[in-house]
Amino acid sequence: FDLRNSLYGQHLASEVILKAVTGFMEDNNPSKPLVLSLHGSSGTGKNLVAKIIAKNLFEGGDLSTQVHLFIATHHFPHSAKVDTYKAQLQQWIRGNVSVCPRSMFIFDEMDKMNPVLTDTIKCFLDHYTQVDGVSYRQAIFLFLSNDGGRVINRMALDFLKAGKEREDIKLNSQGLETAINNDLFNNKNGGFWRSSLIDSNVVDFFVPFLPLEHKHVVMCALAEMHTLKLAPDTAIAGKIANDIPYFPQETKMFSVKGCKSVKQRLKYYL
Ligand SMILES: Nc1ncnc2c1ncn2[C@@H]1O[C@H](COP(=O)(O)OP(=O)(O)OP(=O)(O)O)[C@@H](O)[C@H]1O
Repeated sequence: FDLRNSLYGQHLASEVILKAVTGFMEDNNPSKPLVLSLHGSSGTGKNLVAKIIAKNLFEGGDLSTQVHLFIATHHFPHSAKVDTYKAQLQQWIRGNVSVCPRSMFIFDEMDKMNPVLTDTIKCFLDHYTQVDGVSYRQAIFLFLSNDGGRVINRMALDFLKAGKEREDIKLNSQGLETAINNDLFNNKNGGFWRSSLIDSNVVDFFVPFLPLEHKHVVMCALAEMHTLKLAPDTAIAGKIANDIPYFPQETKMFSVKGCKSVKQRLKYYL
């Protein structure tokens, strides 16, 4: 499972996801589907993780017929059609799991998901042996969102400002998971709000993605060169990392968009 090598600066996410996924896959009789909720600001690696999990579990990776991606604004754009979406979503999940119990469903942009649809998904996530004759216990559900990103960024900032090491940020010791949870619940615009997802404790882990630093952007640029079969050029990688925006204004500690535009920018710098 190649998380540490290809996911930069995310020691928390790497550890939690690796343990959760391997533990789940090794369990012959899981009591519920695996449900992971990935949180963090843009370009920090949430979609990348979904791809890496898919690559490690399914032949064909994210193109496998066992992997299903839903993007809130793309698949469910009109709130007036929520009843139709609800019926389609139920049918899609049920149909696929009944054919193949080991299916993975990725929901991107959960912060823009209609709460009715969030609730719809919920009934598949619990400890029921079967729902209408189908068992969902072998399935994996991943939720991706920017919700909680500000809380995570603030905690990371305070931590580094205090002179501590990034790698010493722990999931529980700083109350990070609880803070994300509270933030989600209080965010009235997010798809999690009013939804029973949080209340019913069906999410196994809320996984924080930390804001990326200059050195991580350099690593992303070098990785991109490797993908393109180019010789590693640290000067160009450094230049790309220097030219993108950082926050906060005073210390410029974190990349505003993580590694998001690195790929596109690389072409420009070559
Ligand atoms: N931590 C990371 N390590 C390595 N590469 C990364 C990391 N974060 C982002 N990238 C790279 O940057 C690009 C954007 O990342 P990705 O799509 O995973 O971000 P995201 O967190 O899902 O963003 P958004 O919230 O905007 O959807 C991808 O090409 C990805 O490979």
